[in-house]
Amino acid sequence: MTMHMNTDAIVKLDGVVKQFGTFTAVERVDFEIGRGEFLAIMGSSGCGKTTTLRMLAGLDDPTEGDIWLDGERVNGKATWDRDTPMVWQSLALFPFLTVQENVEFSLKMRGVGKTERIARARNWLDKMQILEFADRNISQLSGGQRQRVALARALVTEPKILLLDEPLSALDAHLKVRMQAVLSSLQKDLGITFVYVTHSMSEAFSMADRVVIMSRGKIEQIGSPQEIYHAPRNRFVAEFLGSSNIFTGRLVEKSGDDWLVETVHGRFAVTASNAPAKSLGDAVTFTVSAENMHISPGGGDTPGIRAKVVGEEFVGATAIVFLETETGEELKVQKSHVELTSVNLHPGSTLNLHWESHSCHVLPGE
Ligand SMILES: Nc1ncnc2c1ncn2[C@@H]1O[C@H](COP(=O)(O)OP(=O)(O)OP(=O)(O)O)[C@@H](O)[C@H]1O
Repeated sequence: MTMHMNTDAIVKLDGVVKQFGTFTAVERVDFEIGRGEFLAIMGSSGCGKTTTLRMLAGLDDPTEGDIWLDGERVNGKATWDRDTPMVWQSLALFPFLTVQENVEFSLKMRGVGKTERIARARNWLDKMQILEFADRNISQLSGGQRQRVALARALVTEPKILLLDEPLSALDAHLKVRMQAVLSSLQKDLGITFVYVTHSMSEAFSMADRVVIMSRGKIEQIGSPQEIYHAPRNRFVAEFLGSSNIFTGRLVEKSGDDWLVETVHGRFAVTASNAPAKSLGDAVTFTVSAENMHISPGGGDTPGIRAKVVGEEFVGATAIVFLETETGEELKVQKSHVELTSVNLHPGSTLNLHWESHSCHVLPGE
């Protein structure tokens, strides 16, 4: 695990474990979140994202380990005594209160007087551009407007940390992108630390300063979106991102960073920059991203791996072509439509795939 030490951490999880009965939902997690950082937590379903967030919110208590918020150990501290409001996918707005009353609610609970409450609530409704709906009932709002009310309600107490659990997943695609922009600029303008759980890679990678990838209660990798995208640590992360081809083999020749790796598909040159130390005979797993694969029509003596086209998926200006090798592995190639029309591409046709040795990334955690 890459441990990012932040001198100005606002959140620190130190050996945090969460068990439900005999089931371990979170296994000894250690990480820090910097003040003002936007941290996204991603991972497969059931990997412990929400549990981690709930422990930060004080809705669940860790079985082991310590949670520190702004220099204070908060284990056992009730959720209402913490400065960590949470925004949910379901929003949990009060349907019987108006927009303004919803936003005023947490101030009222904290004993803030009426005049100040109204002023602060209206200020946040204005910031979220929903002041005109202040007197409406929640049921009279659109999904995006409700989302803004939920944000205003969470932010009105001016917390240092905002916890968000899939806040945009109920919105349609168009609104999602708009709300992403709202959240991003809000977070940067206010300098509030965001901890954001999501299933969506595009949300995490477009908004977060750093992303945590979890699987089965463990952290697989923490890093900036660029680091994770370009240098996944292990097979889990590479597969989770889904944009690379993964090859395994043995190191058969080595001269500095220039490695030769023997796989079932043949021997490949791998430029192993930033790779861990390996000796001849060691197992090596490397990735080549789908967009760095080159294709040429199959047949003849063209170098590379021969594979058969099994499917194609349009992704905007590009397409991902799925292929199967003679040994049954699935490979993928992402190319512009123009490039794809230059080869004879149809289901069942055979292509040759090759790549540059410097396009290879050796997975250090394998
Ligand atoms: N109160 C509970 N009692 C027992 N098991 C629980 C409880 N809460 C969560 N779990 C289990 O802990 C694991 C982690 O759950 P969690 O909600 O944190 O996952 P998640 O990563 O947020 O998943 P999803 O993406 O599906 O929301 C799951 O296997 C879940 O079934």
